[in-house]
Amino acid sequence: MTVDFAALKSLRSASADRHILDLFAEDSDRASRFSAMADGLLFDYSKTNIDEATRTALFDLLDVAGVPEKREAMFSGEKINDTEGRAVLHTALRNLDGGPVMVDGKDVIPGVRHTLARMDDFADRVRRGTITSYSGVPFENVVNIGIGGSDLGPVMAYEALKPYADGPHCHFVSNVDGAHVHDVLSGLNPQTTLVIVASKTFTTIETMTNAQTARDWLVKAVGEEGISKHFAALSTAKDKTAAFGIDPDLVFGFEDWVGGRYSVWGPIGLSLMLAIGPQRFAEFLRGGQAMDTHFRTAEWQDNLPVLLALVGVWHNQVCGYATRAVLPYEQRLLRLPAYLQQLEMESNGKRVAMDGRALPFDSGPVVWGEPGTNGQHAFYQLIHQGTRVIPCEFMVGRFGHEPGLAHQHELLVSNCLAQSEALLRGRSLAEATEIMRKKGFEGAELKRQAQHRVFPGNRPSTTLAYEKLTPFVLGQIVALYEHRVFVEGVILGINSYDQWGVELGKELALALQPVLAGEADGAGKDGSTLQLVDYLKMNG
Ligand SMILES: O=P(O)(O)OC[C@H]1O[C@](O)(CO)[C@@H](O)[C@@H]1O
Repeated sequence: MTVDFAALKSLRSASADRHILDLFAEDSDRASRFSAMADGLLFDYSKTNIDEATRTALFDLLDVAGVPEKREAMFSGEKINDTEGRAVLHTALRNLDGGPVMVDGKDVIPGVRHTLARMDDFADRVRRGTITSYSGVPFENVVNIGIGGSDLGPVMAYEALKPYADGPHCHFVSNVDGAHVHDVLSGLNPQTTLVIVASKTFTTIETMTNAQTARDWLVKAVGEEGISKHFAALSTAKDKTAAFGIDPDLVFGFEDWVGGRYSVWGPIGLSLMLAIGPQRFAEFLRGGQAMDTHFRTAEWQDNLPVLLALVGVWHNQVCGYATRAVLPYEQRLLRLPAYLQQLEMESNGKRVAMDGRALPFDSGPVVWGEPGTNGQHAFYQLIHQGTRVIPCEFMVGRFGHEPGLAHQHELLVSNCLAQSEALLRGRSLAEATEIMRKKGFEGAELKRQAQHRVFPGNRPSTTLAYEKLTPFVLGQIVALYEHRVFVEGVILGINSYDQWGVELGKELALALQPVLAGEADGAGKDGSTLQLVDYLKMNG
């Protein structure tokens, strides 16, 4: 059933002028009543303008949209991706000790565990040096070639878990820009490099082009006969990996019920597993699995994915804030915003509902961000004093991994907390005037200078706090966001699991390549595209 935001919009209008600080003044227990905890992860959404009545109205959406039924439909393998006729079962990849999950009458779990065991064995042997390069030496470097979900998940997680990485060094090539593959390969010794071609479909032009470049690079060093030792593939398309010449023993397959942006939990996570080892990779899976259990069993008011989703819907569809910033105060989460951009925007950037009718409200928000404190010295100016409201999602850990630098960690945490406090509290004109008066300003110049130093405040933010960024905690965070996307998608009534919006550009690029090469004319192209072709073509 289509949800209706009318009740929420009236609540919004009635409270539009209210300051979030008033909510704290009215309720001394607000912080804990508007927070929830899941296996050590604390989500605090008290610094938003959501009150009891709003929260109740938001909870009502869940039943109207059928979240409980659809959640069970997803976990039990129903084909909820109905524009592609597929189940959505990334949760099966981290189902380490649950029961069977049936797709088309077949339990998929034995296959998942078999592939995981093969990955474990392969990673273990590469790490111990018993699987070697063609010349018989251990692999020191791994290059993952993939794009989108076949890149962002592993690279994000590899960066996040660097303190746990004691295996070969991992490198990631994604862009079809030759600069990327060139710059990565030119720093490496082909004799000790394992190349992983990560592509669900094994047809993505960027990945296949980069894979061919890497192949040529390896052939020069190890010869055609050495190639099979230096390549592995992660894909659903075994016929295509075979056609590329990859040894079937080094192909790790998965099924079409794992979407690209949800695939880091399985074979696509192989580079991460090689880096941190199978045991820590299992901890990552356990974190995801713990979040699955929490999502399926926790009451709405305690349910982190549900709460994140409802805060998101409140800010985006009800308040009309078009973007949200993800601001991890954790340098190693530097790729998390990019990862979440794909996860959230490819999933919920849809213009029509399941039934094909135009959405009567906005689709998912624009997601962006950077780690703190770097962002503070770049775009936070706009967040604090710009005319648009940007809900901020802070993330911060209690401990870093550098015990000798605890003082730096304290500074990091205080910056994170200071930012959400500043957004909430702001600085009034009276306070700004007083500050400037003390600096010696007076009269009209005092007024003018003070205005520039006003912070409106009353700007919403949430904070996700965790003990330490371990593999388990990263698993929890990633699964938390996956389920948040699911709940938002169900409320909006869209299919979060297809991505037709990326197709048109791909088709046009294929058609433009011969035009750029001078092998086809640009009949039917618009004037701007033709002018740019004319300027950019290399052979003319
Ligand atoms: O793993 P593949 O099949 O190469 O696809 C890569 C990416 O391309 C997309 O299909 C979008 O173009 C993503 O959904 C996916 O993660």
